[in-house]
Amino acid sequence: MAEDSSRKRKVRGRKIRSDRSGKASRKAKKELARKASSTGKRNGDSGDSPLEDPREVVPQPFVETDAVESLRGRITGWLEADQPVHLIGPTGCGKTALALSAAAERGRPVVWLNGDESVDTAALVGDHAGGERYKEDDRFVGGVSKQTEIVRERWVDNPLSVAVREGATLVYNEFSRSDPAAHNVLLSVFEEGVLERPGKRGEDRTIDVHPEFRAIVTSNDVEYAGVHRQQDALLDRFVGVRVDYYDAETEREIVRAHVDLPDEVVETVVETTRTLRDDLEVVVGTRAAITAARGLSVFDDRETEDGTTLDDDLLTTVFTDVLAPKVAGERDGDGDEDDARARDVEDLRTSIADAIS
Ligand SMILES: Nc1ncnc2c1ncn2[C@@H]1O[C@H](COP(=O)(O)OP(=O)(O)OP(=O)(O)O)[C@@H](O)[C@H]1O
Repeated sequence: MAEDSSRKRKVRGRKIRSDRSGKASRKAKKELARKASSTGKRNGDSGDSPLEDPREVVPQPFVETDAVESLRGRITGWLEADQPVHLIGPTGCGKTALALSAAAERGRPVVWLNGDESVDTAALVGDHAGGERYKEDDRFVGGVSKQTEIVRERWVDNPLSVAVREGATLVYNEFSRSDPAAHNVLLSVFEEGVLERPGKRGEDRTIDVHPEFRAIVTSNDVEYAGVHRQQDALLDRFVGVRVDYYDAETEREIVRAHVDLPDEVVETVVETTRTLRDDLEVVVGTRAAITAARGLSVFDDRETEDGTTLDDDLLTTVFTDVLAPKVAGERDGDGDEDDARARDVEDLRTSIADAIS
């Protein structure tokens, strides 16, 4: 009916956006199906996964409060302005979830990879995967045949090559954990729109960057400033979007979305998380809140009568378990490491108990 369609046109904002991204996703899916057979994959154990359907990468569950939408809007806005985006923030604040959600919004295929010490240029652009041997049968004179063995080098593209060629959105998580030298190839990608594949011979040694190629990289702010300081020339190419812990309401929504608990318990968990974040020296991210809530969804039922009233002791124990891995860290090798770690955890427990009371 005419009335319906005019009403539809007036719908603004999110609904329109999601309709459009649905269409774009379907297009991307078709593109994926077409390209699947020709794409060299490096799935293996690395967790890296070339060319994902954008609909598949949206984190589940994903909460969209004003704070989340506003940050995501900044990321997608910069991508639209053809700027690579660097998300910088503390551990467990939601950088990866945000990056994947922003990448999915574009409706283009997504390529993501995790940075670590082992990432080198070949892991980004590709490598020779040994030779392919085959025999050719030449029957050049009747009755006489000659067999020639041919060895053809096989090249396998890795995530960056796949992403620049297909115009995907690259999500490069923990980018600052990789050796900066591995990222030299990114400079010409952003500056000249060309990706060099060192090691590849022949004319197709370089790939022209697809106009729809975009990149989002994430860094933990401690590491960003630390050992793996990336080249300034490269960092200058990115805009940096600072991501901090969300507001209390968003954190409550996130915890609620992950764990089925009564509202009062969710509120206590988030309040405790935020108090500990201010009081303790260890990083207490949103992930810690979710893990604590998961623990309470089991222990709270067991240990309290009505299942909703949390006692401080249980809360202290659960948060101590959640945060203990962060304090049981490195020691100077004085031979008494187990005792020292036990003391660290005991000190943590005392600090948590003090903060909660
Ligand atoms: N908007 C959201 N909706 C639902 N869950 C979320 C949202 N944002 C973050 N989370 C959850 O919070 C936790 C931490 O998020 P995420 O892994 O994205 O953080 P991070 O900053 O990338 O962490 P790290 O620095 O350790 O890589 C995850 O369990 C994630 O699912």
